[in-house]
Amino acid sequence: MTVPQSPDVHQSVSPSSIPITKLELQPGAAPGVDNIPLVDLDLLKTGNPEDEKQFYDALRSALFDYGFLYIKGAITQDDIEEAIGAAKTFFALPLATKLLLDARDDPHFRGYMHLCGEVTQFKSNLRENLDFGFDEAEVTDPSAPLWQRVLEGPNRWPDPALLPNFRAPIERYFTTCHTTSLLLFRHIVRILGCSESHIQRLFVDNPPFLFAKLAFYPALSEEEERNQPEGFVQGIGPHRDAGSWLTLLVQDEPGLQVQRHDGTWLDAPPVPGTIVANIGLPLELFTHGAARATTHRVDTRQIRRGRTSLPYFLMPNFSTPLSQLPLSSLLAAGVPVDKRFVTDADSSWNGEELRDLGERWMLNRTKQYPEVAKKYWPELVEKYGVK
Ligand SMILES: O=C(O)CCC(=O)C(=O)O
Ligand SMILES: [Fe+2]
Repeated sequence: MTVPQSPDVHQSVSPSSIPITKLELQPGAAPGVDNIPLVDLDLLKTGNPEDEKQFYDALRSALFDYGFLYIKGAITQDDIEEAIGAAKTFFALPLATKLLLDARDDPHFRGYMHLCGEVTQFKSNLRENLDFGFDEAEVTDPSAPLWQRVLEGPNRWPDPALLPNFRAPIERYFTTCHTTSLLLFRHIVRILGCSESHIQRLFVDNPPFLFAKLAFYPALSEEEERNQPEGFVQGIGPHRDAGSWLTLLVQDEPGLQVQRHDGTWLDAPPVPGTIVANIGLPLELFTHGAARATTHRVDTRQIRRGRTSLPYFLMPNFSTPLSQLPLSSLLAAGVPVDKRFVTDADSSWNGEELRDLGERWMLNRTKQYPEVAKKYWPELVEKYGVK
């Protein structure tokens, strides 16, 4: 475990004077699972100031204490099941059919990544992925920013003759996530005491960068389970989301775990009719460490039948110039900017990264899909020293 270097606001405080914060339910926060706050969008529709207060208390606690939340009022359980059901039909296809969309044949890190083809913290993840961005033309102009040439491109959709009820529900789900994440961000900006123009600049003036995926985590066989009676089996290893400001997902089985700030792990199982959301590193940096990019992982030992999750990552356009919010305005808004915590994820960000998030995302993708990077972007593999 390591205590990450925190942004410059912490430098005047000696590490020993900073307590490790425990996850505890804050007064006023609505109870979610095991105290992870539940943020209920319907509370904003009643016109009752008490309800509005409850909404903002829960969101504050989610931002500053947990880095995780459940969102209610954004999607129905029927729509969750429809999207997860569609994803399951893809993962149930024969391997040879899935490999028609092989991400290893796609220079832009899109398409199907086979089981264990993705790496987190130098170890393979026991999951399969189908990765998407906005459907875009490939950028071949050598004068375009490298991130654009590396990351933009067309999506890879399964043949509609094979899966006629796939693309529509998946696109509908991603649209719900996009709308919900922007809505949530609007409320976060209010809590941070900064103006609505931030939303405009971050997510409207330039089209946001989209990253989304369908993920499938197989269960262990009985024999594998006998060999792994305890410990952690890496569905996805401990990490903090590197590119996204907010990550939203729905899931159909337990397995997701959230690292408490004392280093222990808390389960974040599915709750019907809710989306799970978490804060990513750019938002943490943007807020001088106040909003927490909490470490999380998936433990395959909790999975019984095969777990599907549909993560959606909200990112601003990488050409938007960014810097941290003024510390004075955060302090004036009562934002707590003086915390440290324990993480099993490797993270050595210091705030400078906000200036070039495209670079960070290329680094992340190179580490996650080394097979793709080695084939198409050897210069990145060399630059980042990826094995
Ligand atoms: O599948 C999950 O629940 C977690 C996925 C995740 O953390 C990620 O893809 O960044
Ligand atoms: Fe994640």
